[in-house]
Amino acid sequence: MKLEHKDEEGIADAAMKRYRNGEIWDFELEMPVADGASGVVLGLDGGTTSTVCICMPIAPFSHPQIESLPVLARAVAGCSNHNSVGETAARETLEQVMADALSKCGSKRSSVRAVCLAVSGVNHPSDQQRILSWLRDIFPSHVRLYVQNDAVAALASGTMGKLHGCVLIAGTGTIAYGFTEDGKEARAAGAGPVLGDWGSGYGIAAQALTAVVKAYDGRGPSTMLTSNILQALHLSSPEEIIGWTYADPSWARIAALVPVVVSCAEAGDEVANKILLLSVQELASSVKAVVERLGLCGEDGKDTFPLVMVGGVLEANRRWNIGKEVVSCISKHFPGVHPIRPKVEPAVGAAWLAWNSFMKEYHREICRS
Ligand SMILES: Nc1ncnc2c1ncn2[C@@H]1O[C@H](COP(=O)(O)OP(=O)(O)OP(=O)(O)O)[C@@H](O)[C@H]1O
Repeated sequence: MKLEHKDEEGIADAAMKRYRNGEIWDFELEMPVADGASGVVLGLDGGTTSTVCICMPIAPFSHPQIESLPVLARAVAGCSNHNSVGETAARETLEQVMADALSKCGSKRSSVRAVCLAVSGVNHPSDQQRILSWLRDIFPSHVRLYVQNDAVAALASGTMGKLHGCVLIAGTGTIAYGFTEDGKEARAAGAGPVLGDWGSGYGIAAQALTAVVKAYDGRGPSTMLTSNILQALHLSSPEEIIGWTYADPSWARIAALVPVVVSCAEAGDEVANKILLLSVQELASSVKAVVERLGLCGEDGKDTFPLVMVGGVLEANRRWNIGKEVVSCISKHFPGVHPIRPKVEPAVGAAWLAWNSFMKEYHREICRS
């Protein structure tokens, strides 16, 4: 399927209308825009491990396709998930990373026209409202502000800033998130390992560790996972796994064992193979739930829709390719699924979202005036 980008073309037309007397003109400030840096958007991808901020120009230059917008600056900071670090620390991190990105490209805060903040831990309109009010303290009222769950930036990174289709993220955690063209949204999974995200890296690795302990106790079949996980963790007995787990139960540390599970499955281990097959079913069922709730597949189930696939667990391997298996499972239900591996990072997706949303509103204003 060729993705339709009619919207982007429409936006591009609007952007071209911004030229007056051969100059790029800022109608809001009623002055010419001297260069790209004088009108910028910020896109932020705020995760549990790090926060990335991308600064892009508003000016469409001579190639107003969204993919050709240059990244003026990229800044990185630590965790900005308010559930993990608390509101004050999350807010400080966000302010700092935006200030760093602006200073790296010599832009001032006053040149910011729109900000899209896609941050993990935004699960409810009240989270969105709270973060919007922090941003409002930083930016004046003419700056457009958009706050989304971080999965939304990942979707936008595969659809050129357009919110349509479904994204499946499978890294340390997992979530499926989708939008219809008219703005309805739905999500599945993403509630964390306690609440059954078995398709995540953490879910896969936790099941593998459990299988090792069960095999040792005599509660489960013996498995190659035992020797391979012990070797990977530099431990000498399955009993030591208990201490290893309690020493630091952080999700990413556990999830890092997924490649060991994959290599055992590739070497023919049945226990590892079953764990990966279950993860494929879990990931596919998250996507299926979102697609069905939003009707992305149409009434006959055959409509084309983009499925953006993001995260280390969906990486290709020698033989066991979780991402490919998930797509093959989904395409049995929805033959119109169009898998996309984004070529840009989610923070760029967030910046594209900010740019798109800004241009849409701008276009509306130009049409009204
Ligand atoms: N080749 C591979 N095959 C399968 N899984 C892999 C591979 N390489 C890394 N992983 C797993 O991918 C996960 C990390 O992926 P990623 O870096 O996308 O996640 P993250 O950003 O830490 O987490 P999240 O997206 O939940 O914030 C880990 O579980 C890791 O074990």
